[in-house]
Amino acid sequence: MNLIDVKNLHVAYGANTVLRHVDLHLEQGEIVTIVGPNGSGKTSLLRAIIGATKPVSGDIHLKPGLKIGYVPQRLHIDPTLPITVERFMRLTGGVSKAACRTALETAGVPDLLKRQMTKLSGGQFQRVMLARALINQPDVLLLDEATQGLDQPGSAAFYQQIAQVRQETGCAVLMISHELHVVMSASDRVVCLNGHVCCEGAPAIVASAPEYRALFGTGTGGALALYRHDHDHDHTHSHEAAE
Ligand SMILES: Nc1ncnc2c1ncn2[C@@H]1O[C@H](COP(=O)(O)OP(=O)(O)OP(=O)(O)O)[C@@H](O)[C@H]1O
Repeated sequence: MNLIDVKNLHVAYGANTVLRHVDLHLEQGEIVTIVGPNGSGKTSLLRAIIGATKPVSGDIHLKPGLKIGYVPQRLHIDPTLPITVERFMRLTGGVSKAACRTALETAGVPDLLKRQMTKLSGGQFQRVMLARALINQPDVLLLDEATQGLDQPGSAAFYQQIAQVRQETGCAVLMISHELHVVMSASDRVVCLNGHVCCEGAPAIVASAPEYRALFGTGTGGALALYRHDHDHDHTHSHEAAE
């Protein structure tokens, strides 16, 4: 049984239909990346899955009892508001200090508990957001452009952490990214969205699909266009060095 099954989803804001005929599924333990141009409905799709946006029609079926951890696109914390990582992680209540520590360890930042949120680097901040999403030991992590604002080595390191989290916890991951060339090594499957699903499959298949190329080009210098170039040859080490 799939963890998430979306069938024939339509989402609209007033007269503006942003998603039509969208099918999507997520299996146990897989990492699926959604790519698509700005405004193509990626966030709307995730929000429909978590129940924050009501679809016009279609079915969204979640495996009974499914626990979802959500890492939103961006969270602004008032720089004048002093709050430690521990307090931030325990804001929702019912969270033990031990659970915070474990989640921070899994997110790769075991030593941040007493630090001020506003003094964290971008990469540390996103790992704390990841830790917060991991606290309830979710079956699925949903990440909405979680590396926005990070530089490329920072993004690559974050996605490596995601792959490690999947390995350690067995959770599935559904994420939005503009950086397919960075996430490709961590993605089992890619879904290219532009109001509808243009194409999907293994990263290499999507990258060579005419629909994908029509959206992102093959050599125009756009971040996604790099993807083709980078993976015509072998990178056994990190992606960040050459990019
Ligand atoms: N709450 C809302 N009310 C009205 N229109 C909205 C709302 N949220 C999103 N939209 C519109 O729906 C379309 C899809 O937006 P969405 O945020 O889902 O796209 P996206 O692919 O995630 O974009 P981006 O890559 O820029 O984050 C856009 O045209 C956007 O302006």
